[in-house]
This record gives sequence, C-alpha cells and structure tokens, in this order.
Amino acid sequence: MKKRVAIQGIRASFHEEAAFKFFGEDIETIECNSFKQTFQKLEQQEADFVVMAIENSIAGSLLPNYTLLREYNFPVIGEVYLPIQLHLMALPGVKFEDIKTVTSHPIAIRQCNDFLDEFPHLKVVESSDTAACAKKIKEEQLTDTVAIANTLAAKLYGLEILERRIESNKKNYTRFLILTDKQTEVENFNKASLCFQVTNDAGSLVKVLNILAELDINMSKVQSMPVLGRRNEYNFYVDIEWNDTKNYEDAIRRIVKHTINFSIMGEYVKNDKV
Ligand SMILES: O=C(O)C(=O)Cc1ccccc1
Repeated sequence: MKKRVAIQGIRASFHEEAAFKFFGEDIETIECNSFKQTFQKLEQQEADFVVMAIENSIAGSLLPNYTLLREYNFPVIGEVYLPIQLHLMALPGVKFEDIKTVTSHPIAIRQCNDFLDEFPHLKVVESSDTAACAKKIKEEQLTDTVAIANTLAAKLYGLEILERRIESNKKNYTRFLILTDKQTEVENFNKASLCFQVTNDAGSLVKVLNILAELDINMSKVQSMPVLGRRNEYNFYVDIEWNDTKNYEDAIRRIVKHTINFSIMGEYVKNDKV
C-alpha cells in the first residue's frame, strides 16, 4: 500500500514537493485545509505521515506549528529542506499585458517582492496555498489572473510559465518536518529536536548550553515561544546535532536535571542539503 502523507494544501503545493523529495513520488497525498487537520488525520489513522513546514529562510519560523508539535506529541522522524523556486503562470495563450491579478501563498508573495514592485498596477491576492491558486485559474478559466507557484503546479493544472524564477533571493529554502503516529526507531540518527522550559532566573538557559558545548554538540536552531498564561516563561525548542551518540545520551541525562517539562520531540537523520 502507498504511504499516505497528509499535507496542508493541495497536490502540487510546496508541501507535496517536499513530500516527494523525502518519500519519492509513489505516495498518496492527503490534502488538508489546515496544519491542525494534518495532525487529526494522523490521529484518526487516515494518514501515515505528516509533512509540515517549520521554517522559511525569509519569513522565519512558523510559530503555530511549534505549538502543534508540542500539543500532539507525534514524533518527528525526519526533515527535508526544499529550495523555493517560484514561477509566474497563467492559462496558455494569456499575455503578461492581460494580467490584472497575482495570486499566491503569503510566503511565496513575500519572496517575490522585487519582481512585484516592478509592476505596481497588479493586484496581489493572498491564498491558502500556491497550487490552489493555479487550480483555480484552470477551473475558472481566469484569463486576467496569474499564480506564483512551482513547476509541479504548472504541469498538473495545465498552466504556462510566463516568467521563471521570480523569487528575489535565489537561495531561499523552507525546512519541513516529517512526523508519524507510530513510535518509529530511526536508525543511525544524528539529530534531535528537543523542547523544554527553564526556570526564570540567572543563568538557567546557559547551564543547558554549557552542557551542549562541553559535549561537542552543535545547536543548529533555537526557538522560544511564550508559555500561555505565564509571563516571562518560555518553551525552548532546540535542534541539536552530534557525531558521537554517547555524547548525545550524556547530554540528555544532564539536561533533564536542569529543565522543566523536557521532551524529545524526535530523533532523526540530519538531512539539510537544499
Ligand atoms: O503554498 C504552498 O505551496 C505551500 O505548500 C506553503 C508554502 C508556500 C511557500 C513556501 C513554502 C511553503
């Protein structure tokens, strides 16, 4: 049976592209209206995996997704980095001069600011995902509208690319996490995502950082989010990577003693090539 992979958005979105990059293209994509719904699909066993964006090199972290990770507690079993290459696409035959409206996902729009600034007469309309914009143009035969989306979307919805690679920063990427509902042993893992709180007093976070430094463990990311209802208290989400598993195990044993509500959200193989 094909792996069922839940994504926020529809087929040919960047989430599906990320899923293809991680699993290959022989998967069943489960289209969802929200990130929360992807987790519900896992919970109801209507999906085997979730692929969820967690950070974009231009827009930054997707903070609500950190909260979902904590609330649902599904293990992270992998990651994938995807370059976000954006193209302007329209129904075949439509000319650039005919266009009045540009539609896309807000992250994609932000990444094309330089291009869009050159054409201030265009009305920019935000939507839930890039592929949905392409699909709408096709279904409603919109001849005055273009979508900013990827090549998968152009192919699947039969649109023509008018302008390639209109993203301002050619090195922009999005990092996606892969989650599942089953406790899966990932072999040879060398990266982990942790979550914890520290006490609100001098040096509490640095104690944790010192443990990592002493054991030669690299912190590749740190993100904090307020703990609801507790002023000046934060959940810290920390990604770490190491060469020696024994050092990782030592670090965990020691960090637990200096933190509150410590959890390992996932252990997986580092996969940060764009
Ligand atoms: O709209 C999409 O295609 C998505 O999957 C969301 C998104 C948009 C832009 C960059 C990364 C993810």
